[in-house]
Amino acid sequence: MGVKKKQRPRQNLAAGRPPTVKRPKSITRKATKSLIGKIHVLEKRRIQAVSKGDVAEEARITAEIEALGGLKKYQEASLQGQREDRGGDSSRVLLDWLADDGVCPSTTGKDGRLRMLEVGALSTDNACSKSGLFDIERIDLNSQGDGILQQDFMQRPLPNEEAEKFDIISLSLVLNFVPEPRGRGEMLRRTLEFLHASRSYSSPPVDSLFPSLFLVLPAPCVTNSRYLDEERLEAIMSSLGYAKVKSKVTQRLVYYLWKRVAAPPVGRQFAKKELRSGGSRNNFAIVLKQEG
Ligand SMILES: C[S@@+](CC[C@H](N)C(=O)[O-])C[C@H]1O[C@@H](n2cnc3c(N)ncnc32)[C@H](O)[C@@H]1O
Repeated sequence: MGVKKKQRPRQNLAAGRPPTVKRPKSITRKATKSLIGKIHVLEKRRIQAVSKGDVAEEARITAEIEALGGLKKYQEASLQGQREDRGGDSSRVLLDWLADDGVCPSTTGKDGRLRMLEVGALSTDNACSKSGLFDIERIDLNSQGDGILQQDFMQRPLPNEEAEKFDIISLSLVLNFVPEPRGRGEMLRRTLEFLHASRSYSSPPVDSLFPSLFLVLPAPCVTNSRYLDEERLEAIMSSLGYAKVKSKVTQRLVYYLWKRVAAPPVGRQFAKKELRSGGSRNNFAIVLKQEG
């Protein structure tokens, strides 16, 4: 009769790691979402306090935001969201669209690299940065390092000449950061100041997609808002002279590529108007007022 070996209790792999090897600190998906949500709500209340001239309330809310870690913590949470296991970097969707239509570094030919303005840039090594298709200027309210200029898009000096304009602007998860509906409309309108109006490109696939705006929003901003749906967003964009050339909806995000096609007709306005009712809907809205 063989001698039975005494079975050791099973241990998981982590238990076998040397004690000095620590997993990198990571915020859970739930905590990330909750932190981003809390900061959005507080930012909105802060802007309301500013518009009412309520200095004490503004200071109280600013302190509350700071206690949560402020913009820096918000950006860390957003970077976590860009991890492969959390849905990945949104600019990969843009690159997939371009590849599908035959736009790659070898096809841009005489047009050379396309100029991109990335607003709300958290890193210099996202898919767009590595693609070889773009010369990128990156800006953010709070720069995370070299290669990202600390600048508010709404205060960015206007281009003096055509050469300073861009072929594409990326607004990925930035518009939803703007706390007020009117501010969002102003941000969309302002993109026109920085994009080429009517550049023609030698490569047909490039010509059919550029100049353009890459816009990414949390899906519920469009799929479950009381004040915004796909049709309304298209109407707003079309009033600015944009046509939808690509779109994709996932459970988490909506992605769009809007090509600049025409000079905007003058004077179209979009107020905050209820389009869908229901207690479970959110209040995301975009308001477009007359210029000036
Ligand atoms: C949720 S992060 C998105 C980052 C990244 N684009 C992405 O898709 O994951 C939003 C970023 O937009 C920046 N941002 C918001 N409004 C801005 C503005 N007016 N000008 C420049 N950056 C802005 C914020 O500072 C923040 O870093």
